[in-house]
Amino acid sequence: MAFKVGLLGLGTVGTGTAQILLDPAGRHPLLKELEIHRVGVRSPDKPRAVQFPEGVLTADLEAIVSDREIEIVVELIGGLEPARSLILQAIAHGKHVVTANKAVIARHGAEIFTAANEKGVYVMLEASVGGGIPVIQPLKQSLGANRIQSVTGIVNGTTNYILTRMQREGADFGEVLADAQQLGYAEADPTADVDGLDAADKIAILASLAFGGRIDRDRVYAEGIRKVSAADISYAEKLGFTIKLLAIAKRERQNPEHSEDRLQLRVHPTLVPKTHPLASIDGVYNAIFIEGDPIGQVMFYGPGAGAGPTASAVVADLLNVAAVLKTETEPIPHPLIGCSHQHYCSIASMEEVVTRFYVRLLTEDQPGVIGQLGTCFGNHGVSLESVVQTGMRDRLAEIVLVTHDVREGNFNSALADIQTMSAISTIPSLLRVL
Ligand SMILES: NC(=O)C1=CN([C@@H]2O[C@H](COP(=O)(O)OP(=O)(O)OC[C@H]3O[C@@H](n4cnc5c(N)ncnc54)[C@H](OP(=O)(O)O)[C@@H]3O)[C@@H](O)[C@H]2O)C=CC1
Ligand SMILES: N[C@@H](CC=O)C(=O)O
Ligand code: NA
Repeated sequence: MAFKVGLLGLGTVGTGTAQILLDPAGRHPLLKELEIHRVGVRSPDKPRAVQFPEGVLTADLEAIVSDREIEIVVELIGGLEPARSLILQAIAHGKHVVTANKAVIARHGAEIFTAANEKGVYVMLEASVGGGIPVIQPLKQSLGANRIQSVTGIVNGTTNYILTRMQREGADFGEVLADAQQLGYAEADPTADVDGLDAADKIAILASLAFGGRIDRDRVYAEGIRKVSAADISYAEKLGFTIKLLAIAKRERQNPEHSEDRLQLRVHPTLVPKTHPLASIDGVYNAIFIEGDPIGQVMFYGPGAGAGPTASAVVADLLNVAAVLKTETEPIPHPLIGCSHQHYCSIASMEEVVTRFYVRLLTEDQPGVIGQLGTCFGNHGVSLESVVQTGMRDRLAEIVLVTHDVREGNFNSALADIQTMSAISTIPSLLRVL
């Protein structure tokens, strides 16, 4: 007996998913038991790369999520609404759900998983983070024996593609973004990619799995790549770093005043030492670097976006659900497949984060400026790792400095004082260093 699947969305990922399901030869045998029953789109008359029998394609998505014959609904339309409502309706009708939609899971995961657990259905989301890279199931299953300390990822293919091309070719930001959209990596509205919001959704999901609690998405700090300049890419290179948009979730060491560990959750462009495994992840590739006890360090690497890779993860989830449907008689959430966290993780403020900083300043070219900078940083407990006057720009001296680890709050106080110094013209760049 085949498991009937309702597909919502036949765009980049939906088309890739349909292509795999319609061509099961040589893949897992269970694939032959998955049948696309109906496909929901916005414009049924649009030309499509895959063809279906008459009546399969429809613009009535509510009819799909309530179709009695459908057991699994695959949500690949993206965005918050109507995706959220359709997922909840599918669950209410007793359907299992597979989704690639990190935005809806990061923001409405609590509501969705509560409904799914009450109804005894699964909501699977492997494609939502790292595209084709298996990382959700490994966090749920293969790494379950570990106490996770940190998850650090390059989880947005579009921005990694843009930064890589800017670095290799000195290419212009806008031109490379247009290519990323053409290639199907960027979201329909690329703001979410470029401003770090997509990566923030993804790290919220990973943190929830890694640290076993719900995450308030609004507490994830997000800073995108719009301000990363060719000058900074070049200086970083000379200092032995590559600039990457990192998404970081880190357990802070237990503070005796707090009963539970707190999490740092942040997304920002970061200078990554070239010796770090994440520094060599280029183009649309993603990687998720996880530190845990007792495993130590492990990195998951692969294509983070695009039709085929993302569909590979969607179909893996479909196989997981089909396997459970074949073997389970009771609708009990499988402890290694379902998600049943109840409490919210405690999240540290950015002021408390301890990190290194890279700063580029334009100053008057006069004696004593570097000394004044050193004194001002020193007054706030900020120790400098390196200070270089790189040359002149617009008749001003350009100074690049890197700090040692410092509490972000202290660094900000030092910077506020520095901005009042008469010799300082502007601070064009301020980036964190891994
Ligand atoms: N693209 C990628 O590389 C990756 C995407 N994802 C996620 O996968 C999901 C799908 O992305 P992607 O395939 O790129 O998106 P696309 O924009 O390519 O496709 C969206 C599909 O959904 C349909 N659709 C959109 N809104 C509605 C609506 N209101 N009613 C009915 N149908 C609708 C569209 O119909 P029509 O065809 O008629 O316009 C289209 O078929 C998103 O959540 C995205 O974040 C995750 C990882 C990678
Ligand atoms: N727009 C996203 C697609 C996958 O989630 C990205 O660029 O990574
Ligand atoms: Na994945």
